[in-house]
Amino acid sequence: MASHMTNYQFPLKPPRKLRSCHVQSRSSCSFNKQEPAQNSTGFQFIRRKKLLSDLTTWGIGGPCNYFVQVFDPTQLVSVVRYCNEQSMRFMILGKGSNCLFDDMGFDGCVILNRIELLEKIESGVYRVGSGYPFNRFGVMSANEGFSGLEFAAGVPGTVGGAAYMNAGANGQETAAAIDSIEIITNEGESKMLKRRELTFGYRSSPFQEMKDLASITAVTFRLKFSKTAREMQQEYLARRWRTQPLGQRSAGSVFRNPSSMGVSAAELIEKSGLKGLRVGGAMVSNKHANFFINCDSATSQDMLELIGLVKDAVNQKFGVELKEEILYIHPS
Ligand SMILES: NC(=O)C1=CN([C@@H]2O[C@H](COP(=O)(O)OP(=O)(O)OC[C@H]3O[C@@H](n4cnc5c(N)ncnc54)[C@H](OP(=O)(O)O)[C@@H]3O)[C@@H](O)[C@H]2O)C=CC1
Ligand SMILES: C=C(O[C@H]1[C@H](O)[C@@H](CO)O[C@H](OP(=O)(O)OP(=O)(O)OC[C@H]2O[C@@H](n3ccc(=O)[nH]c3=O)[C@H](O)[C@@H]2O)[C@@H]1NC(C)=O)C(=O)O
Repeated sequence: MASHMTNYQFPLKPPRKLRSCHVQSRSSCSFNKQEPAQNSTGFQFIRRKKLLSDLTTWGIGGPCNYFVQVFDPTQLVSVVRYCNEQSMRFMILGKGSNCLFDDMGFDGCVILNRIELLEKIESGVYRVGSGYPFNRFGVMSANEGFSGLEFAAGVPGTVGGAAYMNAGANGQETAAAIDSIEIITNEGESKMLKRRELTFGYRSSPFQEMKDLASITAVTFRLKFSKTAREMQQEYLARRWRTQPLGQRSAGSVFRNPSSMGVSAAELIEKSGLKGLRVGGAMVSNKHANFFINCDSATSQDMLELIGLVKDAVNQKFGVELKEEILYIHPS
């Protein structure tokens, strides 16, 4: 088992400016103990006290060096500029429902996105802050009789996270409901991008590759009227409760479904006999094999090791290399 810990290479690209592709050994990771220079932003930066385990659905992760919350795009611009001036790495965190932090924490500034504006532009057209809970917006829009985001009920992320990942379920996906997206760049410039300028795919968006992206700040959705939106949503939600371990600490699907195979990652994991497989406090759910549960104070190494074991076992049995949907956030 220990060999997995040292050899396991996380294949996903690092988040902007801050990850490397390999899991680094704990001993080689050292945090800069310098305080930032006099903070010109007027923001309260919390130093080394905020535990990332409190900010993620998995409940895993050590402290971040700096932590700050932003409530509107102007604040976000100020914080991003400040981090750049201080040469401090930063990342934008939504609801932490799709990421795995390390027990070492994060050597940089975690910016918690609390941009929760909600504007009704016209019938079925809403401009929504990227920190707005995706679940809440999906339920509200279906209750108002609009179709497009019924699947969002029960999804624990933010609107920004959903656009970034092109979240989807039940044959729907976020991109199909988007009209335009507002972003800010690393230089603090605001831009508005129209949907037609953007190419999305299964769990992929152009933002994942955008080098100068600091953050998505707002998404404008254009939804279609439908008499059955609410009913559909109830059905989707009931199905979610039936098939997914929603009451437990997970990050949703750990792996993407293999493309063009007509078979899901969950099915391959179940057929490899891995349901219930446990490493420390991390376990493959008995209810849904592509959900890994923090069932007993799992460490990041428990979870990484479990991911590695499952990948190896599925590869050996089916010759399929599963690809992670979740993002591992490298500590330094
Ligand atoms: N279908 C389902 O049942 C489930 C779906 N999900 C989906 O996972 C996603 C997670 O959302 P959330 O919990 O908020 O995300 P997280 O807080 O987990 O953030 C994950 C990554 O997304 C990127 N990100 C998040 N918000 C923004 C933003 N405003 N601008 C730019 N990048 C951003 C960042 O990537 P980087 O570090 O590279 O900047 C971040 O590291 C959603 O799409 C959610 O719908 C999650 C669980 C279950
Ligand atoms: C949870 C997420 O999204 C989910 C989304 O909620 C659901 C519902 O539409 O469809 C995808 O899961 P999924 O492909 O596993 O969908 P499911 O319908 O649950 O299962 C697909 C197939 O796998 C089988 N299955 C499922 C679970 C299991 O333990 N064993 C198994 O064999 C099912 O019987 C079914 O035949 C999304 N995941 C991905 C990676 O595409 C997420 O992205 O985090």
